[in-house]
Amino acid sequence: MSADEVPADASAAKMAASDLGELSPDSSLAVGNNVTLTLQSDALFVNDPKTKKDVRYCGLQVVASTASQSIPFYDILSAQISDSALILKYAKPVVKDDYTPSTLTYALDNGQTPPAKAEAWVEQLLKSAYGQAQRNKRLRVLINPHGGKGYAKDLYNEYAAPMFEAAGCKVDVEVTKYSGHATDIAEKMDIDAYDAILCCSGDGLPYEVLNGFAKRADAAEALAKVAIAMVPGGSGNAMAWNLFGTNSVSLTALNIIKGLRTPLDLVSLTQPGTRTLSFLSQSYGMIAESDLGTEHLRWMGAARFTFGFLTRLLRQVTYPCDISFKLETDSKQVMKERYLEYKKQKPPLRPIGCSEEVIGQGLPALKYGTVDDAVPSDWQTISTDTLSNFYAGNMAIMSADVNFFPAAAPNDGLIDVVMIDGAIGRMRALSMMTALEKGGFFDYPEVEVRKVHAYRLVPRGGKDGYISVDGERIPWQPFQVEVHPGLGTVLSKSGHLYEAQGPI
Ligand SMILES: Nc1ncnc2c1ncn2[C@@H]1O[C@H](COP(=O)(O)OP(=O)(O)OP(=O)(O)O)[C@@H](O)[C@H]1O
Repeated sequence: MSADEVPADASAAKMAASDLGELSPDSSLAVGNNVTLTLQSDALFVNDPKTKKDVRYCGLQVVASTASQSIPFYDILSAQISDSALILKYAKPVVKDDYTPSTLTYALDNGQTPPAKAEAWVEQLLKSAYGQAQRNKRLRVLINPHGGKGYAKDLYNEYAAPMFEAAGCKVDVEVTKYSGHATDIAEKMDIDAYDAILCCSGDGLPYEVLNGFAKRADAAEALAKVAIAMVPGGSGNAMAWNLFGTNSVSLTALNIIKGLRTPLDLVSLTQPGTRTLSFLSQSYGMIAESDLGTEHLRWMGAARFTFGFLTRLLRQVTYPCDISFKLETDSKQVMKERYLEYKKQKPPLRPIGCSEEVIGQGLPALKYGTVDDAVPSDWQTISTDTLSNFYAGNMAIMSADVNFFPAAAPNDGLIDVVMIDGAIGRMRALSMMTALEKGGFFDYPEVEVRKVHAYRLVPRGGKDGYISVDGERIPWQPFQVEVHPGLGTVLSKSGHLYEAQGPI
């Protein structure tokens, strides 16, 4: 559908009628065919009187327009003047959460509109369209050919690539050739050549990219300079849900184009002889097993996780372990209050490039040592034989509709830990599952929540089992985790919050 065929937007037309008189002359630009483009408070209004026509509707005289339209600034991708023409590109909504780039071209009459005025107007439009977001981002795109049942590449080419092109982004695309390829690419990439690395995949590729950066001598610089973002192309896509609130490829592309450089807490996880970075979660118990122990049920799609979870729930499987914490708080009330405070303050965005002090810096030193050291004396230790779930989260949403850690914030410098005892009974556990989707999970008294700076988990009993880090399996060995506030950089919609309902 072309712009000329866009049906009249009654509310936009009404807004235009009342707003036009109040606007400063500079906010309007007259272009060819008597069209006027006006910068309103949150949208560009295209007024095209030529195509207005009077029609009768149920006996009433009404004005219909086929071209006048209001385009939210957020949807404007680019604007430029070339050969006495103004070319506007914007993301046009197609169906719910799906967008496609569309172009409007207008002649500019130099006599009527001096070129300097037109240039100034374009700059004003772009300022409104981008705000604090970086324009013309340079993007390194990695596509997992197996992601999303093998459709990730097609999804990217059809729904994301045209948006980046319309927004004037510089894009280099590579399809990963083997497991671990994204780690190798991130380890060697030129971090001055790109503003962001996009993973068209599930959560596995961002995890690999992080750990590729972690291997570099200038790890901290790479993590500050190159933002990581996801184009949803896997089955879980938690990163996209948390930072953009969507699983739509085209809307994610728009959110990346308009994305704000946001500092993200990362954690270091040590096991004997290794140190890895994690951005999403660590789990032990029923959730880890339901995710990793059901690979043979992949044919079931997303239902395999629920199936795995329910069968273990019915068998009342428990997971003995010792857990030690460097605790910040275990009060849900305090968490709610702190979340509201955090929400009010908007901390600074990460600068383009990076700040002086991280240049050439490697990973930060571990404050609490590794899993091989003695547990620090000010940590609390719990020994349990009846645990059903241990889940530590850095982001709020773990998969669509599952806001497991509502109090989590991107840069609060803390890890959210949820523990559920297996002694609570099947019915109660089932009702909690429902509350996870419908809300109220956080407030269940049986849901123990802690905010911690660091923790250690030592599995007991059993020769082998599942521990999941960002959805990937790690060896069945004790592990220790500590948070590094704001070590990573991501692109997000809000600049400081996850796209999740807080713990209210
Ligand atoms: N070319 C490849 N061949 C084999 N494995 C790959 C390749 N590219 C990436 N991988 C692996 O695929 C794994 C899963 O990646 P992804 O990020 O898509 O997560 P996912 O959520 O598991 O997605 P999905 O469930 O749709 O596969 C990663 O661990 C990565 O190492």
